[in-house]
Amino acid sequence: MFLEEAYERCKKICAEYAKTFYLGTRLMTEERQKAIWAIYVWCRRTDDLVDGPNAVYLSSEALDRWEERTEDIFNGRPYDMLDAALTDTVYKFPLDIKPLKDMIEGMRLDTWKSRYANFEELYQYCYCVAGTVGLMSVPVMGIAPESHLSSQSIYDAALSLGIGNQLTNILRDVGEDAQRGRVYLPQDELAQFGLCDDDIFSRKVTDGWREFMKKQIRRARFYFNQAEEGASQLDKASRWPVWSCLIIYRKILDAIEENAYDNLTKRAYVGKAKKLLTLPQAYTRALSMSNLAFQSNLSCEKHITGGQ
Ligand SMILES: CC(C)=CCC/C(C)=C/CC/C(C)=C/CC/C(C)=C/[C@@H]1[C@@H](COP(=O)(O)OP(=O)(O)O)[C@]1(C)CC/C=C(\C)CC/C=C(\C)CCC=C(C)C
Ligand SMILES: [Mn+2]
Repeated sequence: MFLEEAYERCKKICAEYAKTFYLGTRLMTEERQKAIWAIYVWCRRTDDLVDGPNAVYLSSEALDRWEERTEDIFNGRPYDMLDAALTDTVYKFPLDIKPLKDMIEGMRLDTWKSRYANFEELYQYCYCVAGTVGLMSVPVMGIAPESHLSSQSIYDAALSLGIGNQLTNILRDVGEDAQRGRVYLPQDELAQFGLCDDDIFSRKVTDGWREFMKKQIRRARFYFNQAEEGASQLDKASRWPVWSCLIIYRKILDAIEENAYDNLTKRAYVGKAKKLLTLPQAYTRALSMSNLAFQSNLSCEKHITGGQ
């Protein structure tokens, strides 16, 4: 009863704060969706420590305490009801604590770092706050028994989806982040296009900015492409939400292009109708591995029978 109530609360939080993710989880088995809600809630609370309404009071001790609490969750000693849901999830699924600790490290980074010298530094940040979400999700979502890829390459694909998502968030939010004095863009690449922080603060969309943005969008798309094959190797029931997530995030990049690369004064937006339209598209993609497996069985049979 207690656990049911705990998961119910996680469900409500996920449904309220992340409608698209929530919708996606509804397609999974009951055990899996509960686990993803518990992970979502832990991620949301971690991010809220540095981004939420009380973030101004955040001390480094508070993050240390959160890390200890996370260790306690993994040691079967939850602190509150929401933690208890994650303790149960950790008991049921082979979740590793490393990505959770790395996410906390990313939040620590965010408390003092507001500039990124190059893409290597930015990648590290994206890994911590978003790549880790991919790594946490795979043990719950499961790998299809008929998958022909190594589990390493599926984890790599999950990591890529997280990186692509975060790069996209960053490109969508450049204007908002600048208002908070933050520039999550590689400084060396800005300079290559003759740009600097002041060009962002002055919010002028110049040809240089547009060219710079084309490069950044190309890179985010590269990570989405990397994620594709792995997404189709997940357990059948988990593929649909992952494909929806991939397609919707890609559409945010399309929306930035449609805004003529003005992400300084406009927020790229994917409307409800467009999001709903992705569902059948994602469903078709989610079926694709079965087709591939079917095709490879056919070609295998052809080989055996000499194509007769
Ligand atoms: C093989 C393969 C492709 C597997 C799929 C693996 C998978 C499910 C990957 C999903 C990756 C994903 C959803 C990443 C989320 C990235 C994200 C939104 C990170 C946000 C970080 C901080 O950014 P910022 O502060 O700039 O953003 P806000 O303005 O505050 O929004 C985060 C906020 C970190 C915290 C992350 C979350 C709260 C989201 C966690 C989501 C899940 C656990 C659900 C994943 C499930 C589905 C169905 C995709
Ligand atoms: Mn945040």
